[in-house]
Amino acid sequence: MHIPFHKYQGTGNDFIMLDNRQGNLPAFSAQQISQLCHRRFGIGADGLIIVQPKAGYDFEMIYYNSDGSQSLCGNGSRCAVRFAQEQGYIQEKAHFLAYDGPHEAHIQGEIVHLAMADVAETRQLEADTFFINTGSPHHICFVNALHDYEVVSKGRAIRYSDTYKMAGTNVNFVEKKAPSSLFVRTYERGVENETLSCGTGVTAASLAAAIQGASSPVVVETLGGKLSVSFVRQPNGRFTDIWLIGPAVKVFEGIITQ
Ligand SMILES: N[C@H](CCC[C@H](N)C(=O)O)C(=O)O
Repeated sequence: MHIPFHKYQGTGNDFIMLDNRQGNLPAFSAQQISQLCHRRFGIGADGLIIVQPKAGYDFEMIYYNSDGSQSLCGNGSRCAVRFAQEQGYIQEKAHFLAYDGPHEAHIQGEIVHLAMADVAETRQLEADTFFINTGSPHHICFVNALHDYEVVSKGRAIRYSDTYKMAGTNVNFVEKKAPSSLFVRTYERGVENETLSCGTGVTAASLAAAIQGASSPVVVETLGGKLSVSFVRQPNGRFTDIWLIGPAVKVFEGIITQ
């Protein structure tokens, strides 16, 4: 095997990027994806992304979590837009297809603005607990003292609870720093660990904060860096014009040889 790859990170959520313009990439098994994403025996990443041509779009991105499962990845989408620009698929604007459908995006330097799909349904499970799907499913808990919180053990317990164990969910723990400023840590389905940031999770947390009174844009601190989420909350409660905004950076290039 001799496959060129690029490594990108978006606020510390990191991805192996492959360009399938020639249509000659092999179909990777879950085991191969897991191996490539392994932090010791592989390249090391939270996920793997294939960018390829798609009629009617600038490109299509196929996202795999490190366990080989698929979903929408907000940070991965932002990185795919930067990668597509570098590969010559786009200039500053993108119209691409992802797991949950079409997305628009535009690039300003290292910052990528990603349009997320509207969110029509939000579920408040308890006073400080929500479930919101922003292209991938998110359970959101508002907590205090998040820096010392047992994110992995508590996140794993929720993700494998009877409520979610079939399809799974991502679990976001959120601390309010100010009315429209959050600190978010995320246990990610499909990585089955805490990641340094989760784009769809940060988006879901910001919408949950909006239900509790936050206004757009919400600034979100993650362990891997800062993101912001802007949105319009319609009178009927639907969230539209949702944008996930933050850096996406190439870290290195390499060749997969096994
Ligand atoms: N683990 C998520 C997909 C990646 C989400 C995250 N990396 C993001 O930036 O949105 C899931 O299986 O639903």
